[in-house]
Amino acid sequence: MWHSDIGGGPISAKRKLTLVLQLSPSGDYEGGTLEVMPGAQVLEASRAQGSVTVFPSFMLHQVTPVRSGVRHSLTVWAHGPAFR
Ligand SMILES: O=C(O)CCC(=O)C(=O)O
Ligand SMILES: [Fe+2]
Repeated sequence: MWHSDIGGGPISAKRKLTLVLQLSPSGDYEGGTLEVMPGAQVLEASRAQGSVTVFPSFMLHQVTPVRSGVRHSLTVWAHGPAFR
């Protein structure tokens, strides 16, 4: 589901950068691709195990449904003053 990582709470509102680390080998699962929408186009993030995708936390993104297998990822949020 498309979403932004900026939340309404006092901590989640301060999210500035989102970092997603692909923990699983891409062959372990079908579907489960991270997609980011920086503008009119949709970009597919690398599925390679160990790759890191970084984008502004306000940017819309989603993970397509995992159709089979198991996908693990690690999300890290860096906080800071909002972009302006
Ligand atoms: O697992 C991913 O690739 C992204 C997860 C995500 O969007 C999030 O944790 O907010
Ligand atoms: Fe997210």
